[in-house]
Amino acid sequence: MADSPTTALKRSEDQLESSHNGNLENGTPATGNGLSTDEPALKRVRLDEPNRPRERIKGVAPIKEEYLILNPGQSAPVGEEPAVDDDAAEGQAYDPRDQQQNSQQGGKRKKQKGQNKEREFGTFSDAVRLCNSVAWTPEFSPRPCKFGDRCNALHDIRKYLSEGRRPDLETFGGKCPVYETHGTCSSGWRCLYVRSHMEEIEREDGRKELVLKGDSSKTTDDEPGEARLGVVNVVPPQVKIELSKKKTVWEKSERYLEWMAKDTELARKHYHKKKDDTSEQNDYRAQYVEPPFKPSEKRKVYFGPETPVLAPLTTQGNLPFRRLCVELGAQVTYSEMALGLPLLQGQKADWTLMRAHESEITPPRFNPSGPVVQGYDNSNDLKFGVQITAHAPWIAVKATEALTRFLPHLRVVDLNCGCPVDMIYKSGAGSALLDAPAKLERMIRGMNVVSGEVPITTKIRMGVKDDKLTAQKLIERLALGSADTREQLGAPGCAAVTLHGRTRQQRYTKAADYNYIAQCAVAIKEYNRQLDAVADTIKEPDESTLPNGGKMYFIGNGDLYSHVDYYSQLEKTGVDALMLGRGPLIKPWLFSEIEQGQYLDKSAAERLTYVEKFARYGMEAWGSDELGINYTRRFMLEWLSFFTRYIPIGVLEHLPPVLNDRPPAYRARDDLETLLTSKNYKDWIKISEMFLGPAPPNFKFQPKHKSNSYEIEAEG
Ligand SMILES: Cc1cc2nc3c(=O)[nH]c(=O)nc-3n(C[C@H](O)[C@H](O)[C@H](O)COP(=O)(O)O)c2cc1C
Repeated sequence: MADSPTTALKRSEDQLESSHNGNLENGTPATGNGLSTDEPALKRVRLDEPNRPRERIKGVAPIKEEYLILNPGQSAPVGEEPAVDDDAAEGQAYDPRDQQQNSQQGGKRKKQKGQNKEREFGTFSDAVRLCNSVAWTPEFSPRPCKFGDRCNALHDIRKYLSEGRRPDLETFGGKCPVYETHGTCSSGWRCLYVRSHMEEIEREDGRKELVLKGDSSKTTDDEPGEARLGVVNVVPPQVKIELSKKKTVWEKSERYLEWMAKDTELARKHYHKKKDDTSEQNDYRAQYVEPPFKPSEKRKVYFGPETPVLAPLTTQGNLPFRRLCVELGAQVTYSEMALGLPLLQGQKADWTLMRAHESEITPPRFNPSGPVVQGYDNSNDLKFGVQITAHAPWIAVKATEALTRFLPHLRVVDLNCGCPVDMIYKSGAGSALLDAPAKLERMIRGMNVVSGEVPITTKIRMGVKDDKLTAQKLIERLALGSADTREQLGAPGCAAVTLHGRTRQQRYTKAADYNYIAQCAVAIKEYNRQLDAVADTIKEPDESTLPNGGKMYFIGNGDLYSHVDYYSQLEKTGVDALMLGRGPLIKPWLFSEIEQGQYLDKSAAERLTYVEKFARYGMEAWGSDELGINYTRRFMLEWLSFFTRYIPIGVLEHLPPVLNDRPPAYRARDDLETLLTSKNYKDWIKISEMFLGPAPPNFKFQPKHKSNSYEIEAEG
């Protein structure tokens, strides 16, 4: 069993103490390095050698001696960082985008239930609101204002620029990063770099008109502020309005759900029938009715050693971060988890989570070393999938129909069966599905029926409780279906399963269990063999229930933090591919290390270029106006809470680095690197200001990790 960091540290202190005691027993005083000065000179020299590695202590990052900060009289490093609480980070955040929308809509919208109301981020908007009718137009050609005389927003662009907002920012040399890249800026007059893409033109009548530079044909007229360049899966407002008014027609779901309710009842009766009751009345097979329609044939997917997968990461796995990871080598990406119900209610924030960057809809790397499922077409494949969770089959099924109907670019729809967060678990969704295999099977079957050509996948944990590991049994069910109904219904149609090697109970306290993952990989090979046999022997193999022609892919997940971890776990476990979560959050170039098969000792300056990219990508995705820039800042700070956990490999005495190790107090190789190790959120704000300019006075930030919040006052 792995020690908790606190135990490990305690143990390391005990060890050091006993070495002191040893010295004292010999009647010799301890020196700063814990060695006796009375040792023979030769031995002392050898032990004093700067490069002589000290023993590695579990849970403690092995910082080279020259970087350790020792207090006067202190002979050994002491762990200073509190253990990080990754659990807190995994919870669904209270999304400030909602908060912003609420405040912009005069607080009319009700707050979503279950939001974490403890974290607040302040509201960030211009001092005076500019009316949408003039926000993207030349000064003399406004569009008609819907509100006419009743409109209380500003229509005077000059006044807005001088009094309605902060002056232009000076970062990026005062040049709008969005305009510089795309030749147009979708934030229009509200852009905080607008002076770099506006001009004053003298008209024939001598009047001077302010106009925006750029190719306005690249932004749409309907929703110029919504359309972002390079962003796909943007759902038109009309779709969300119809969903919210319950006007959407569920072409497939309703017919299927009706059938499913009857079939479930039938299967239930059959399950509860008396052992010796063989009457036809209670025989599932005799009474079975075919579903109204079968799933369409699915696009084949592929997962391999050359396709490292970026995990779905609530709050952290936003579009700018995923874009950065794709640039650095991630081959498969997932949206943040969305709840099924808000999607069905047309909630804007949840549909926004489904957007992807155009780099995510390019094919993943494909360099297979073994046989590949027949019909896989890499040129037709893409990197981006979405993840949802739901507590009832009807929600999962309808949400899948909605997603696959309204989003043109989806690799898969993944069902989250691992989310440990109380609110989700208690509702019967997330990891609660691990203990509800029959419900889970119904969900997967239904999702598969309505998803068109988009394959369905799942992500699970080893079980809910430590003493009851259920994943292997569940995987059998996902591959083959319940033994009772398998013959009639065929396989549920799950194209891939990802297993995070921990239970819900464990959360992040223990190391991921790769032995268990390996055990499941062996079992999956057997299930795949059985599926193959089904495909071979059945009169007409039913392609629609056998995604990938009968192969269910298996992806392992947990604690991977270097190419060494990656390749050794691939080999040890026999999984098809591996997924990485916190590793890329701490060092996004982990994907490059995997690709190149070597450690990359990134300098602080290089690391800062990734933060700069995040700033650029954030502005492109969310806008370069006050709102967009401060969304970007908020999500940058969330990311910095992980990014600053990185311990440069150059200061480590032993490799590979271990994700869960925490360092004793140390100073990094230069001031910038030391700043990038700060756990103080005020330093993170300073880092954000290097790219996003000064944070507005009412900007607040509260990290999700309690351990990272020292020095935090109640509200920013
Ligand atoms: C901040 C954070 C957010 C997460 N959000 C999700 C999520 O939305 N969906 C999901 O299936 N898992 C989520 N997870 C779990 C990860 O996908 C992954 O399974 C877990 O972190 C273990 O992998 P790792 O050790 O590489 O981090 C989250 C984890 C973290 C740390």
